[in-house]
Amino acid sequence: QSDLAFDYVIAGAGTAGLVIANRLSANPSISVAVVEPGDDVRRDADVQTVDFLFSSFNTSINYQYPSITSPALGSRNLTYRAGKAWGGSSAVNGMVYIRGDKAQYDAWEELGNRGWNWNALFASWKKGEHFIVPTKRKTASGVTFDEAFHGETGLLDLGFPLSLSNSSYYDKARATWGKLGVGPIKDLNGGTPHGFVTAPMTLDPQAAVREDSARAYYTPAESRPNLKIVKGTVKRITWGKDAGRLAVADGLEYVSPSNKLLKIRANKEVILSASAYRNPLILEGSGIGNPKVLNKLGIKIKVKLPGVGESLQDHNIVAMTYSLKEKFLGRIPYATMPTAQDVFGNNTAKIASSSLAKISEYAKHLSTTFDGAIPANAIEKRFRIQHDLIFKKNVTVAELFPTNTGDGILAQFWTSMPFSWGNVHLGSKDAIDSPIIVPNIMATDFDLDMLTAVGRLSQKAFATAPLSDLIADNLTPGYDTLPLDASDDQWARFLKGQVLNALHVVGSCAMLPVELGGVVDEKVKVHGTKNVRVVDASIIPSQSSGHTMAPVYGVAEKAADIILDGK
Ligand SMILES: Cc1cc2nc3c(=O)[nH]c(=O)nc-3n(C[C@H](O)[C@H](O)[C@H](O)COP(=O)(O)OP(=O)(O)OC[C@H]3O[C@@H](n4cnc5c(N)ncnc54)[C@H](O)[C@@H]3O)c2cc1C
Repeated sequence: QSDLAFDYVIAGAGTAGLVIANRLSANPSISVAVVEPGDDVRRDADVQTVDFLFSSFNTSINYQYPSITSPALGSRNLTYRAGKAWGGSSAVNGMVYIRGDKAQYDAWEELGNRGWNWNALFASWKKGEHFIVPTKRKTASGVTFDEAFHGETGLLDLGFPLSLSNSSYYDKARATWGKLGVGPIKDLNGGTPHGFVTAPMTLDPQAAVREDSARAYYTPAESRPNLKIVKGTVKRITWGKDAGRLAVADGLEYVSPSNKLLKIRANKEVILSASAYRNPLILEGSGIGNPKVLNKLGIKIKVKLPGVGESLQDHNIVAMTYSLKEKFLGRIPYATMPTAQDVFGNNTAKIASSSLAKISEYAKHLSTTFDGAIPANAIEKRFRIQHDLIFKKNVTVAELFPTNTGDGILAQFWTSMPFSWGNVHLGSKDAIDSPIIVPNIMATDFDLDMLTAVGRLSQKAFATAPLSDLIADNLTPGYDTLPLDASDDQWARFLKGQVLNALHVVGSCAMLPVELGGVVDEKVKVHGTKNVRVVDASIIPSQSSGHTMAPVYGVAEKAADIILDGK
């Protein structure tokens, strides 16, 4: 296999990688290879099922990366998970498809990425999507939608959960959220998700199976002679002769299943889609990154790019559980997305100004955490844009999403735009499978204030009629530990002991100018290179509300157009 050669070689057949592979190989004169360590799991029952979520946890198709501890969490460390399979994380995730707020995407352009805004991504989402209109039975269980927000002819099936609950949950939750000021909306994917609504999912309701990127984007392309998936783990980019000041990739080096180091040639471009955890490792292994990091690892510097691996951003998630007066069947995927005003109420202006006054301090602290890889003033600029989104543009700041466990309700809530960011780096020259992740979560008082306020809102909802009519008790943490009038200290203790990473990781190869800590430019090309692109969650420069799969699909569709455009 050592003389394999293709026009484009992609690292990772995950959510984004297979979108790119499909779109490029649609032109029969373009040859495409994808190097992927995972297997074809399209027929795997744990992948196909749409009823039992996360059935593939702790199996061989799930990476589990332990993190370094975060000071705010004491000695507790976190586990980051991702899919190791054709389809990547889209084959193992919760399938919920939520794009977020319009202003959050317009901020990408404000950060310096010409052409990356809500309108552009909206066109990409619609192009990619095949929306399946719900049945009458589903609309009777609370499903609403606006067809104008969806695509009809794309490859990715989007529908609604099969076994929606026929209990009174929907009506009661809707009435309670209305009382709490977060009224019902028709569809959360049109750029204004503020409200209470049923979330759509990536599934095929007719076949009753998960729709991951392998099923959506690889299946229709697999008979193409110009597309091949090669099994292996990419270790580094191999370099040809520089073009002036730009580094030129000529292929990828990968470890085969029999542990041989092999090379695959790229006549045109190399594209990294190996996830927000792994792309920084491949770049660093290839000599692209922060000189301080590369020198420590003993790797020769090819392109100096200090932002590689920095500004890893996730959502902060917590769950409480409730027992029910009467158990019921079926899923309750009813998302509530509040704004800062909804969660902070009369305190909103006070919190807005106290956090704004501390933005420079937050940025300085984070820059120190990053060992100066991104200057404080660059982080401050990014933080100010985020602060404006929260308090001036009134985007949604959290999501509350319940699950019917059969025995009761798992009431999850998470905050969307924390100011505590982490990083991910290569630990030693050959450790391509073991990212060193520093989550650094809950490092600002604002993040704790926000999570506390969202937690209080969640607790209040389950204690407010008519939703409370269904609830027997709060099982965890229990009203003894966290009463309805719990103090800030009680909440802080609870949250610091429970908060987890939501597995919505973005930003470690951010699409931004170099001065802001960027790794790729607006053509998704790695700064300082002629033909290395990155396309997946890692290039998303700032978090959106909801979840990250929909953003990744939008990014990948748009990036494919850019790559085909040849610029
Ligand atoms: C358990 C879980 C639940 C989630 N639930 C939801 C949800 O309900 N809704 C939602 O929107 N988002 C959810 N997410 C997040 C979402 O799935 C991800 O953000 C998104 O799928 C990431 O896509 P990606 O293309 O960046 O990476 P991935 O889809 O993870 O693809 C990366 C691919 O690269 C491969 N790879 C890794 N290392 C290498 C290497 N060295 N060489 C070559 N290939 C490599 C991997 O095997 C994988 O196939 C969830 C994530 C997880 C893990």
